[in-house]
Amino acid sequence: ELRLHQRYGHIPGPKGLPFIGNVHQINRLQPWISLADWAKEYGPLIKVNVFGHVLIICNTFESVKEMLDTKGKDFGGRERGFRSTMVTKASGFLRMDMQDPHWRLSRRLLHSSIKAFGPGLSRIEHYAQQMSEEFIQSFKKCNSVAVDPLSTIFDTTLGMISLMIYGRKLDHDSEIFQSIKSLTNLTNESFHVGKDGMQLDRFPWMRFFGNHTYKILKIAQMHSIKVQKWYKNEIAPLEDEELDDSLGKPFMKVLRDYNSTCSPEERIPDKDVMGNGIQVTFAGVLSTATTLYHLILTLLHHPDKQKKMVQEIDEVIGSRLPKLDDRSRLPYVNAVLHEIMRYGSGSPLTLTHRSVVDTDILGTKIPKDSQIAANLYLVHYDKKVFGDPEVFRPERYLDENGESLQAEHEVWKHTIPFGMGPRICAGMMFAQFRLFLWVCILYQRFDIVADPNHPLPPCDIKNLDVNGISLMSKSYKAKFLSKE
Ligand code: HEM
Repeated sequence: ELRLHQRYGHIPGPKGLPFIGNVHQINRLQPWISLADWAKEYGPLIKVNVFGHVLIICNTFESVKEMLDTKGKDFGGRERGFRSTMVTKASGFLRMDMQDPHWRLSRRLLHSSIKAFGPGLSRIEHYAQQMSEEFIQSFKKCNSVAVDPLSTIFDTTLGMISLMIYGRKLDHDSEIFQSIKSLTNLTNESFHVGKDGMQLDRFPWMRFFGNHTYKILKIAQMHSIKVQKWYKNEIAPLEDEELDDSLGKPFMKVLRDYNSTCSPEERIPDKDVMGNGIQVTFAGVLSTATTLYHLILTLLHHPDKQKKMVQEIDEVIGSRLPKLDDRSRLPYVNAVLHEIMRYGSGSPLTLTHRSVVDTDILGTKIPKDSQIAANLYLVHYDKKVFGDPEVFRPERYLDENGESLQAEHEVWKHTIPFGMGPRICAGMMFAQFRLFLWVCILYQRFDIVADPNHPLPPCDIKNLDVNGISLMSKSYKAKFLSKE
């Protein structure tokens, strides 16, 4: 307690109880709401104590920018709690400090893997075609019956990521696909704020006393070993021409090719190669799938916005497949995509960073080795910038002629769903490509309508649930009526 007081006594925050700190005061179903209330009371920088672990949170654009961007290097470390160590042995670049040379290298190799499918027009069309086929097949089957689209969205998103990482199109019923899926879901669940995972990070010995998260992590670990074995025995030995390169060169292949040409001291250790694959799957599936799921629900609540978006898609694209360079001709679709990421703020907090030196934010001292995160939700809900942040209004990104506002406009600057600075989301470009193509194809092919027999849950952020590291809307059903 004395040590914590010496390090963090000068940072404001709610007063907690001995031993557990503020745990009992955090709304476990909507932790970002408790944080917002405390931000109102204590200001731009607050501290929260979770079982003796202090987490500092930046609540305003200025403090977030300083933490993530201007002083991004000072805050470029990551925490390594028991949970993250258990599944991937803390390897992989999501968990590495920025100062680790393999962090920059792994990010660069991921980008070169993603870029391989970026500029090639034929690849993109192929990619769009594959996506649309999966959706069309799945939704056409239940034409006039209302369905919950979550599993189709999740499986398609996971299938695409697996293809991009491993170079294999996996049958959704196959054992390995199910293992990758369980590994992703269970790892996510272990980070649920409402469950007992936080205690495990602080007191790893709790695993001997029936800790539920530990049980989940044991199963996740089993799936992780299965995936690693599958990769080692069935994928790694394959020649280039035996891999599916329809999404460009698979990330794992890019990593291995690098290793086979560099000097031994520059090699990325095998555990990090595998950790990178598993972590990018995890990071790439959940946020994208939950964003798409929330977008469909939100548009069902706003049929006028849906109609406007569909009209633009029909006018500009018609019935051909969408291409990435259509984006500049579809300002309304772009505005809808940015607005859903602001309005839903699927990742309300960034991942936790660690200060690697003694530093400060807006003049407040932050000691070396502090845990710190940025509250993106509060940036997205700043009334001074957005006026009516609780309203879903894509028009806020458009001028009076319906064209996109200039890039320097305040609303763009304050829309940061992927974070900012050196540790900005490594898959941002991939996520944006995918969301754009997917939305165009889906609304081009289907009339998505509500069913009076299945009332929709609300879509505002106060009614979203925590789903591990991201937010997700409650389940709903809708009709996907084929236009063909
Ligand atoms: C709507 C979709 C997505 C959203 C909203 C999102 C958001 C974020 C956020 C907020 C962070 C944390 C940044 C920080 O800690 O400061 C992050 C990190 C990351 N994301 Fe994403 N993400 C999305 C999709 C993806 C996809 C598709 C991939 C992979 C292809 C991906 C890979 C990563 C990785 C690897 C990191 C860790 C980067 C690092 O530690 O250096 N994300 N993402």
